[in-house]
Amino acid sequence: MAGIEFLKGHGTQNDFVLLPDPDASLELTPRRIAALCDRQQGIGADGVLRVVRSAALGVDSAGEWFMDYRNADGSLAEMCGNGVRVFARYLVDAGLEVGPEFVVGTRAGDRPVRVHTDSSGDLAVTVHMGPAAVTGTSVAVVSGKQVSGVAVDVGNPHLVSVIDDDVSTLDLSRTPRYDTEVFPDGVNLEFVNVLGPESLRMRVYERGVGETRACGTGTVAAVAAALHLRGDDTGQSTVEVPGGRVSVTVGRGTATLTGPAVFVARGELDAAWWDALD
Ligand SMILES: N[C@@H](CCC[C@H](N)C(=O)O)C(=O)O
Repeated sequence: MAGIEFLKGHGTQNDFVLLPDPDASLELTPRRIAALCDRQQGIGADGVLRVVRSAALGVDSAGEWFMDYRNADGSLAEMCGNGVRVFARYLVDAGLEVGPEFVVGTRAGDRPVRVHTDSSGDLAVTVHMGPAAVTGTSVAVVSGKQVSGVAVDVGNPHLVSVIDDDVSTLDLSRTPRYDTEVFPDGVNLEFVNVLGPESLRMRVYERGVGETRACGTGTVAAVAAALHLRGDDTGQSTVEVPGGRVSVTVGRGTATLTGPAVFVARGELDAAWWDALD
C-alpha cells in the first residue's frame, strides 16, 4: 500500500493524529490506533480523527464530513470537543469546507462549528456542543480520598467533582475509582476548582486515554456541573486546563465551546509499518 497521509494537531494540547480518508478505505483496527497513538513506538497522540465523508459510512448527517474519533487505546467515543475544533480547521485549510460556518457529523450527532479569529487575532473555533445534561450524582476516589461528583452527559459520559483541594496536587497517574454500575461504559473524570464566578480550573482523566492536558467535552461538563451546584442552569465560564484555556457557554438545551486548533506536522505513514499491524 502507498504511504498514508497524516497530520498531527492539538486543541489546548489535547493532541490528535488526523487521517484524511474521504472514502473510508483505511482499515482502522484498535491495534493500529493504539500503535499510532503510542508516544514511543508511534507518532503519539491522545486520539485519532479520521476525516471521512458521512456518505461513505452511511451516516445520516447534515454535514458532508464525519469526525470518526477513536481514543488512544483504540476504543470508540461518541464525541471529542477539542478534536472537533482541530477537525474543523483541517476542513477549511484543506478547502473541503468554505466556512466560516458548517456542520460536522459525529457519533453524538451533528455539531455546527464556526471558524473565526479571537480577540487577540488568533484562529479559534466555536462548536455548538448540543445539550450538557446533568443526569445525577456519583462518587470518585482520587489520591485516596472519596469525592462526590455530578454526572453530565455531553454526548459522552462525564463525572465532575468540584473540590476544595488544589487540583494540581492530585495523583492522576492511575485511574481514579468510580462506580461501574453507574457508568458501565466507563466515564471521563474531571476534577475542578472554582476560581471565581466565571472561572474554573480543571484536570481530567479521560476514558480510553488517561490524564490528558485538556478535554473539550469535559470543560463543558465542568461548567454545567459548577452552574448546577450553585442552582443555575445557564451561564458562562473560562476553564483553565494544563494545556491552555477555553471558553464555555451553557444555555438552555445547548452549550458552546470556543478554543484554539493548531497543526504542527504532516507527513506519510510508513506503509510497511502500517501493513504489519492488523
Ligand atoms: N478529549 C476529548 C474527549 C475524547 C473522548 C473521551 N475520552 C471518551 O471516551 O468519551 C474532548 O476534547 O472532548
